[in-house]
Order: sequence, then C-alpha cells, then structure tokens
Amino acid sequence: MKILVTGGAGFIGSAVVRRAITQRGYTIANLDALTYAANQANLDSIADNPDYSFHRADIRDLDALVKVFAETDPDAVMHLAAESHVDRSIEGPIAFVETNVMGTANMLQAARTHWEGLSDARRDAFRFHHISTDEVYGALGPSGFFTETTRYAPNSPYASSKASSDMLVRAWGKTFKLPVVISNCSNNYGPFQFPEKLIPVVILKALAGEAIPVYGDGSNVRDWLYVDDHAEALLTILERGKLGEIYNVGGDAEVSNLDLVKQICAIIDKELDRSTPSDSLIKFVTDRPGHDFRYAIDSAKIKSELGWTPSVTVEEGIAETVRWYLENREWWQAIQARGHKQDRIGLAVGVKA
Ligand SMILES: Cc1cn([C@H]2C[C@H](O)[C@@H](COP(=O)(O)OP(=O)(O)O[C@H]3O[C@H](CO)[C@@H](O)[C@H](O)[C@H]3O)O2)c(=O)[nH]c1=O
Repeated sequence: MKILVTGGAGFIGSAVVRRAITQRGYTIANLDALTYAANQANLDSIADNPDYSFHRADIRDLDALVKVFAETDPDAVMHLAAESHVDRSIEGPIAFVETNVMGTANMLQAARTHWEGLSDARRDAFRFHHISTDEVYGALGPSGFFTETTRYAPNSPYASSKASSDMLVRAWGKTFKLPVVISNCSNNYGPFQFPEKLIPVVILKALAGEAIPVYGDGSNVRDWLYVDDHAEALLTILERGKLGEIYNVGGDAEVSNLDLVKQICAIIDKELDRSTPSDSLIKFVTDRPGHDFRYAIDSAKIKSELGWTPSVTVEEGIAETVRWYLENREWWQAIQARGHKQDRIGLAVGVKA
C-alpha cells in the first residue's frame, strides 16, 4: 500500500511514518511544509529507505497538493498536518484557520480529484483518514467521558479549527462519497515531541534548573497516550476501520497536570541522582484563557471493534520519555539553537520571567 502522510515530519506523523515502514512495509510519501515544529531529524532512521519519499508542500496550496498526488499516486491518505498548539492559537488564531480548516479543505479536494480518477478496484479500497483531537468535544467536569457521539463544543481557536476540519471531512464523505474515516485522540507524549508541549517543557526546564510553569493551580486533567500506541491505533483504523466512522483513541491514563509534573520531576531526580528535588522549581503561573478543565476519552469502540488497546502505562511511558530526552540532548539542543525557547508561549500567557 502507498500512503500519502501529511505532517509526517511532526511528532505524531513521524511516529506513524517510522512504524508504517518498519512494521508494515508500506510505501510512504511524506508531504510536509516543514514549519517550526516539523523536524526531518525525526525521520533519520528511515530517511534512506527506498519505501520513503519526502515532498515539501504546504496544505494551504491546492496546486502544490494536486502535483504531489500526481507524483505519488497514493492508495490512501493519512492527514496529520496541522497547527497543533493551543497557546499559539490564542496568540494567533488566523494561522490555525488557514492551515487546519482551509488546508483540510484543500487536501479533501485534491484527494477527491485523485480518487475519482482511480480504477474501480483502487477507488473501492481508497481511504482518507483524518487525524483529529478530543478537544473538539470541549471540556469535562470531574466525571464522564467523551464518546464518538458526544456533541462538538470546542473552546479554543485550535479546537474549533480542528472541529471545523472534522466537519469538512464528514461533508466530503456524505456529498462526494469520498471514503473517509476520522479519529480523535487524547494528549500524546513520547520521544521527538516538540518542546512546547507540557511534558518536554517540564523535562527541559527541570534539566536546566529553571522554573517549571504550571498553569493555574495544576488541577486540570489530561488523558495521556503514548505516541507509538497512537501510531498503532492509526494504522489499525486505516487498515480495518469502517468507512464514515469516527474512532476515539485514548491512553486510559488520566492524570492532573500537577501530579504529572511531580512524577516527571521524581524520575529526573532518580535518573540524575539529584539531592534537591526538581519539584521545588514548580511555579504556578497565570492560567491559559478558556483553559479546558478535563479531557477523558472512552476508547471502547476501537477496542471492541478493531481490537486495539494501549500497551504502555503512563508510568512506563513517562520514564521512557524522560530517558529519551536525557539520551538525545543533541535533538533538542538543535531545536534550541534554532532559536526556539520552550518558555516563549508560557511568557505570552503570563509567566513572570
Ligand atoms: C505548555 C504547558 C501546558 N500546561 C498545561 C495546559 C494543559 O492543561 C496541559 C497540557 O498542555 P499542552 O501540552 O499544551 O496540551 P493541550 O493543550 O492539552 O493540547 C494537546 O492535546 C490535544 C489532545 O487533547 C491535542 O489536540 C493538541 O494538539 C495538544 O497540544 O498542561 C502547563 O500547565 N504548563 C505549560 O507550560
């Protein structure tokens, strides 16, 4: 199978690309604009594989997409390219609409034209898999779970742009009969995550001995999904998911932000044999505007219908992730050398330097 993956140089996309090549033997065309969070180094392990090709293109550019479809002639699309960081969407929402909404509409149009030109057998087998987020469902209180039928109620510009993109995918499926499937996942973590998200921010701040910014009182809850478990879920959905369906993918690992930060600090203290506890670096900072209190996702459908289940516990996954950042300093130091400061967004929402 030839799969066109968008956003394959990103954190989740690169995990999908590596797994699709090494564990499935698929041919992968990676379409990526290489914006700030993308990193070709995430793909070093497969870059020379004859089953891998890279195509630099921006999903905001429909003509460029049409060319990549013609060059790569895919049997399926996995659409992961997106602006993904909630804080950035608060700072600059329009870019999120342009990439996540217009970019998805362009991908759907290019995929539709390609799909309509395929032979009957290839048309029947074609899939457009749209990768989305549980944030489309809004925020939960202390109890309850998001299911695939939960009403959409996105709160941030990021979440609403992803909700809009889901609706576009649905519309192309209903109106043009494009064979679509959508998945909505919880918070991913693991190796190669760009140091703007909570877990790498905490690790790098703790290693540097700098203040660890915790928004509000740290009581917000997220459900943590190890990125390789997610990549496996995505390939499973592509291979066996039912057309027109939505699948929720979570890690069964709800943790409050403060507990998670303390857990990471404890692992770092143990790994580095530190005598002063790293959690003394925690600094409670101004809360994110419109901060969703809790995300919790019910993955019963993908478990019962497709047989997928998360295999990594949050304790194992966090320890593995901390060790990866300790052992791969050159990876994140190169990002820092390019000028990205992992507290830039934190400062924007009120961290006092
Ligand atoms: C960066 C940062 C975050 N936080 C808090 C805000 C959130 O409650 C929690 C996790 O924040 P983030 O790592 O930014 O992730 P969050 O806003 O939950 O969104 C993530 O998870 C979503 C899935 O739920 C994805 O769709 C998004 O693309 C992804 O960015 O930690 C802090 O307390 N301090 C921080 O420095």
